[in-house]
Amino acid sequence: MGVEVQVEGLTKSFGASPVWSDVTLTLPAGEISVLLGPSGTGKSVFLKTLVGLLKPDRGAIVIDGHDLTKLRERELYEVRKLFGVLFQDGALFGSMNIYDNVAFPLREHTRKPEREIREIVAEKLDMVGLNGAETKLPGEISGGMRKRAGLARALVLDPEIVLFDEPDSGLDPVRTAYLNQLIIDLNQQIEATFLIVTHDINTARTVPDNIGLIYHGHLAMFGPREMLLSSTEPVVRQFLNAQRIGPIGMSEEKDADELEAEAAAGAEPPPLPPIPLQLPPSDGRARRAERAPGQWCSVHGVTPPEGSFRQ
Ligand SMILES: Nc1ncnc2c1ncn2[C@@H]1O[C@H](COP(=O)(O)OP(=O)(O)OP(=O)(O)O)[C@@H](O)[C@H]1O
Repeated sequence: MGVEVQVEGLTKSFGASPVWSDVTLTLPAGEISVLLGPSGTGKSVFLKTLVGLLKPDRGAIVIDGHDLTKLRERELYEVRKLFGVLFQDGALFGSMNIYDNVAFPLREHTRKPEREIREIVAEKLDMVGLNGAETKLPGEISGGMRKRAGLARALVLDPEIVLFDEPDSGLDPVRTAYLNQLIIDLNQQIEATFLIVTHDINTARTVPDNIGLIYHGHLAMFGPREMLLSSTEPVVRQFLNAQRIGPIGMSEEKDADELEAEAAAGAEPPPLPPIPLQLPPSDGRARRAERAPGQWCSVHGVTPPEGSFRQ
């Protein structure tokens, strides 16, 4: 069914270098959420903290009433099985063929006989459209196929939560479109809670139910897709519309002088673009968490940009 993940006041630093602090958000059960943020703001660190690979300084990660940050290593080992993770490069073992890569978590974490493992691996490879690639080595298939293989491996333990670290990195726009459709169809099929870290604005605008933005060491905003896509909050607006005008600079936050110069030059951010429709599942059914287009805006008295929610 997917589980709700409640993150409360989560704070992480490496030595004296803070990454982010006081991150509070709830990933709704079974929904797709996207996490955005400039490079180096700690999105990967956030995913690793969620699965318990990194320990936060403070805060809680609550799933089914259990705070993951308080668990001992043994208990954490069990809880990790709730998660499937698609790492940035697929994180496949280069010397193992695709079949053995996908079977790996089953052999590590379960005592299932090979016959059953074979069935599960075949089912997951089928789900990601990789039937027939079992005997290939990761180096012999394309980047898109490696991502799919990584995804099949993330799914073999039937996770309740699937984390995707930049699934679209290194993929061309067509492969990205296919992968986005696959993510939506899988969410429909396995009903897990999905969190996707991405830099792809088109993905962020059309795939998720919720969007979050990490900026300058904190969570700038997290909420329903329409809330962020209609937001005029400068950082959110700048990032979600991929603009130069706004508080985010080339390598870090712009300083007061730069912002003043921008204002003096009369640099106004362009109007918000129309909010697109969400990408539908390919089986023609409504998305599980589907709300009528424009519902959030109308409930909250927000006028969406002209031309929003058209095909
Ligand atoms: N194990 C670690 N030890 C020390 N510092 C680390 C460690 N892992 C990450 N960092 C630092 O934490 C910061 C955030 O890194 P992270 O990879 O999470 O950023 P990101 O938002 O995912 O970036 P990108 O969008 O470029 O992938 C960086 O400054 C990085 O150098």
